[in-house]
Amino acid sequence: MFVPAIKGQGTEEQQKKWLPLAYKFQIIGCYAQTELGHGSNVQGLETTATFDPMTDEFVIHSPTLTSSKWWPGGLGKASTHAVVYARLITEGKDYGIHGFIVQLRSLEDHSPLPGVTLGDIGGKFGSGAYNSMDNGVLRFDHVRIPRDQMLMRLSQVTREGKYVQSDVPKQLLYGTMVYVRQSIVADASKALSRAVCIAVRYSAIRKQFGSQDGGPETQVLNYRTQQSRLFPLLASAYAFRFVGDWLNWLYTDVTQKLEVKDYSTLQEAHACTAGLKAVTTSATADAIEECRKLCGGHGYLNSSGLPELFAVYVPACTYEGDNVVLLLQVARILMKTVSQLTSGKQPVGTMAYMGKVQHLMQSKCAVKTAEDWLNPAFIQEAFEARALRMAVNCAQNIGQASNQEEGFYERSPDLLEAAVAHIQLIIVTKFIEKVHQDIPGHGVKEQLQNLCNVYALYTLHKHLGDFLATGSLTPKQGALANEQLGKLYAQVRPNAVALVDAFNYTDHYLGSVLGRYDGNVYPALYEEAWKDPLNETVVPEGYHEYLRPLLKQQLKLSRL
Ligand SMILES: CCCCCCCC/C=C\CCCCC/C=C/C(=O)SCCNC(=O)CCNC(=O)[C@H](O)C(C)(C)COP(=O)(O)OP(=O)(O)OC[C@H]1O[C@@H](n2cnc3c(N)ncnc32)[C@H](O)[C@@H]1OP(=O)(O)O
Ligand SMILES: Cc1cc2nc3c(=O)[nH]c(=O)nc-3n(C[C@H](O)[C@H](O)[C@H](O)COP(=O)(O)OP(=O)(O)OC[C@H]3O[C@@H](n4cnc5c(N)ncnc54)[C@H](O)[C@@H]3O)c2cc1C
Repeated sequence: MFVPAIKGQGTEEQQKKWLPLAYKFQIIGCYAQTELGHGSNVQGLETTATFDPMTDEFVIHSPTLTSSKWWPGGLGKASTHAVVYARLITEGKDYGIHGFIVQLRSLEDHSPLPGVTLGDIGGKFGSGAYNSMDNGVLRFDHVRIPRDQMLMRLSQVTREGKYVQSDVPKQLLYGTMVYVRQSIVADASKALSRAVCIAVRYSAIRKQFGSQDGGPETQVLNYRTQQSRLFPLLASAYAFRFVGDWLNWLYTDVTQKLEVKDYSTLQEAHACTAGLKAVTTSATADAIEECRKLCGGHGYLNSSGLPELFAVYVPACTYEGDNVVLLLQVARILMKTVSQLTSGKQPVGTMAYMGKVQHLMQSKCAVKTAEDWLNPAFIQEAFEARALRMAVNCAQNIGQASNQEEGFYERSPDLLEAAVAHIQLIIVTKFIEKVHQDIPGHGVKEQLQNLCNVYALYTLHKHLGDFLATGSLTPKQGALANEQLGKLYAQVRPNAVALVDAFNYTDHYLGSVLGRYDGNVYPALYEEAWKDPLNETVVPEGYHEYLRPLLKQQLKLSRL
C-alpha cells in the first residue's frame, strides 16, 4: 500500500524519487493511517504535521496516546519508511488529513530514528499465519521531515506555508484504499475456491451411513443437505471471480479517466469497490467456516487446511474498511441517487436500473413454473425490483424524519440491507453477463449457467423476506425458486469435483490432507498424525511428575 499511495498521491517528481527505491527494496514502506483511537473515521485521525516556515519542514507528532499509529502491516519490525496520514497544520489552520513520507528506521542499522518509537502490537486471532505479519504501533515525538515529503499531487504547501488545494476531488486521498478493496474481491474468490475445493473433494470420498446389505455406504456428497450447503458456496466462488474481473476492469477504466481529469465515475468506483469488498468478504468468511463444518471432525484438524485459511482470511471483513461502514457508504450513494430520480437525472453504471423506477415499482414477476426461474430476464428483474424497492422504502422513511441525517442513522439497519441488495444485484448481473459470452470448452457454458442460477436462486431463497416484503415476488414464486434450486443441485452433482478441479490448485498450495487431488485421505490423515511433536515420545512428558503419582494415589485409595 506504500507504493500505490505514492503513485496515487505523489507528484511525478516524488514518484521518480521514491518508487525506484521501493521497487528495489532499498527502502521498505508501510501504509500508516489507522490509529489506536481511529480507524474507520479517517477524518478523526489525530497525528499532526505542522509546517515550520523557519526551516521549511513539517513536524510530525503524536499528541495523544490514541494518536499512536496502530495496525499498519509491516510497521512493527520490517519497514524503514511509512506513508503517514496526519492532520496538516499551516499558518495556524488545520487542513485535515494528508499523506507524508516519513523515514522510521536507519538504513545503516535499522534502529528507530530519533523521536520515533515503534514495535509490534502483539499476537492476533488464533495461531494463524497473520501472526507472521508485524502489524505495528508507532509514535512520533516532534519528528522533522522536509516539506517535499508531503505527498503533493492533490494539494500543496508553498515555501511560505500557503496551503493550495489542487482542482481534484479531495476523495482521491482515499484512492489507495479503493485500489486494495478491488483487489480484495478477487482474493475473496481465491480464498473461497480453496475452501470449496477441499470440502467438495472430501465430500466425494467420505462415506457415511446408507449401506444396503453390506454394500458401500453413501458418499456424503450425495446427501441433499450436503449439496444445499455446499453448492451455493461453489457457485459463489465462481460468482466472485467474475465480478472481481469486472471490478478490476472498472477500476482500470476509472484510473484512466482520472488521468484526463474525468471524475465522472469516481462515485461508481467507490460504491462498487466498497460494496463488493464488504459483501464478498463477509460471505467468504462465513463460507470457509461452513466448509470446515461440511468436513465433519476432520475439518477441525489443522492438517485439513481450513482452520488456517479461516484464521488468515477473516480480518478481511475489517481491514481496508469495516464492512458495515463500507455498506453505509453504498447506502448514502443509493439515497442520493433515489433523491435525484425526480430531477430527471438518469442514473448510470450499476445504478442505471434505478432509472426504470416507474416500471420496477409496480412490476409483477411473471414466473409461473419452476423452470421459468431458468430465464435470466426473470431473475434480473426480480433482483432489480427488490433492490430498488428497498432503497425507495428507506428514502421514504428517511424523508419522514425531521432531520435527514437523523433519519439516516435511525434507518441505518434497513439501509444496510438495501445496500446488500444492490450489491447482490451487481454480482448476479455480472454472472448473467458472463454466461452470455462465448465460453470455450465442451459443456463448460452449461455448467456455468447452472452455477449462475444456483447463485441467484440461493441468494433469492436466503433473502426471500426482502422479495416478499417489497412485493417483488409472491410466496408461490418463492417456493418455485426453491423447487428449481433442488433440481439444479442434482445437475451440479455429477460435475462438482470437476468444477473444483478446474481451480487447478496443487496439493501444496491447497495445504490440505482432505483436499488431496488423489482423494487418498485416510492414509494421509494417519501419516500426518505421527508428525505431531506430542508423538515423539510414547510415554508423554509429565507422566512421572503428574500422572503416575495421581494413578498410584488413586490405586492406594481404592484398596482402603
Ligand atoms: C487465500 C488466503 C487469502 C488471504 C487474504 C489475503 C489477501 C490480501 C489482499 C490484500 C491485502 C490486504 C492487506 C490488509 C491491509 C489493510 C490495510 C488497511 O486496513 S488500510 C486502512 C483502511 N481504512 C479504511 O478503509 C478506513 C475506512 N474509512 C473511510 O474510508 C472513510 O473514513 C469514510 C468511511 C469513507 C468516510 O470518509 P469521510 O468522512 O471523509 O467522507 P464522507 O463524509 O463519508 O463522504 C464524503 C464524500 O466522499 C465520498 N467518498 C468517500 N470515500 C470515497 C472514496 N474512497 N472514493 C471516492 N469517493 C469517496 C463519499 O461518497 C461522499 O461523497 P458525496 O456524498 O459528498 O458526494
Ligand atoms: C489484519 C489487519 C491489518 C490491518 N492493516 C492495516 C494497515 O496496513 N494500515 C492501516 O492504516 N490500517 C490497517 N488496519 C486497520 C483497519 O483498517 C481498521 O481496523 C479498520 O478500518 C476498521 O476500523 P476500526 O478498527 O476503527 O473499527 P471501528 O470503526 O472502531 O469498528 C468497531 C465497530 O463500530 C462500527 N462502526 C464504526 N463506525 C460506524 C458508523 N458510522 N455507523 C455504524 N457502525 C459503525 C463498526 O461497524 C464495528 O462494528 C488493519 C487491521 C487489521 C485487522
